[in-house]
Amino acid sequence: MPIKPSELILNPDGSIYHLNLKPQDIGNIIIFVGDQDRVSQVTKHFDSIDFETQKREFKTQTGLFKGKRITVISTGIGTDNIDIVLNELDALVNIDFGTRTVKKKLKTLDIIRIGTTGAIQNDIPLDSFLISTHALDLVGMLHAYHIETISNSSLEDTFIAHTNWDKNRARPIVIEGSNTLIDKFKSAQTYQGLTATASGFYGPQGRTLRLPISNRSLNKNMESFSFDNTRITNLEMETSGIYGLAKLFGHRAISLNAIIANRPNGTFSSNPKATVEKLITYTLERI
Ligand SMILES: O=P(O)(O)O[C@H]1O[C@H](CO)[C@@H](O)[C@H]1O
Ligand SMILES: O=c1cc[nH]c(=O)[nH]1
Repeated sequence: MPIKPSELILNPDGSIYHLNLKPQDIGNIIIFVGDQDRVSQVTKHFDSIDFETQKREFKTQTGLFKGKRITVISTGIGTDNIDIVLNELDALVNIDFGTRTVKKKLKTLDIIRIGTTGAIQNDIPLDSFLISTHALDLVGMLHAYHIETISNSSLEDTFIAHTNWDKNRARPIVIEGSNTLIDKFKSAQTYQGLTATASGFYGPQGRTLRLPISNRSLNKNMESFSFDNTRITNLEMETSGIYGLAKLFGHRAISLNAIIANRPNGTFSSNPKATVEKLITYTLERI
């Protein structure tokens, strides 16, 4: 049965609804950045750029870097955007837009996030790099899908008990990144750990400007949590969506993060852009 026009939405030029992309516009290696200005910060290192487009916060450039065709896409902020980007990217490679049916031979993409994040451990310094071995979803978007095969219930149950997790909030989900990609990108320069993905930047990450938050001990309890020698290292807003949907679709994903805030120390990088620039170079050198 063809997928209905209300579900697989194509623009008049045949591109997919939000990303404005056609199947030929993307490579097999996809770099995600949050900020649309970060797209050209990555592609300025490319040997050539053969395609670019933008719709809303989703800016895309595709080009050649050392003989590899790589696509860089800005995802904007949050896992709700990741739901759009991952579903549309997968459709671009695994659904035939002519017949509106799923292809027999499925393609696997390599998805690499280059993002910014706040450390929740006081020994992880500002301007360092961190690879997420796992993501801890505190958002809930992934509950729309069948997550049973990708979640880690014993780790999740231990986290729920340790943090006295509010039953009115979505059940946390822990998802692994791609070990192949983690082995490729890790080095003595990178910290590793469990990345908590929050549903917002302020209250959901324990920040208080004027509004009091409902659980003031959550960050402290996350800081002291450990399971099988794995600790929660940092907070950001996309990695769990990427790890969860990539695993469900059969793609490989890794999240590399520049530490621009240290929450227990109360500090923020004096030059986040320079740190992101270094992380971009680090990533491209290993791609
Ligand atoms: O710098 P990016 O990749 O956007 O990542 C982080 O920065 C944003 C918040 O300032 C959130 O998207 C968070 O995940
Ligand atoms: O503290 C931080 C820093 C960057 N991005 C986040 O989501 N949180």
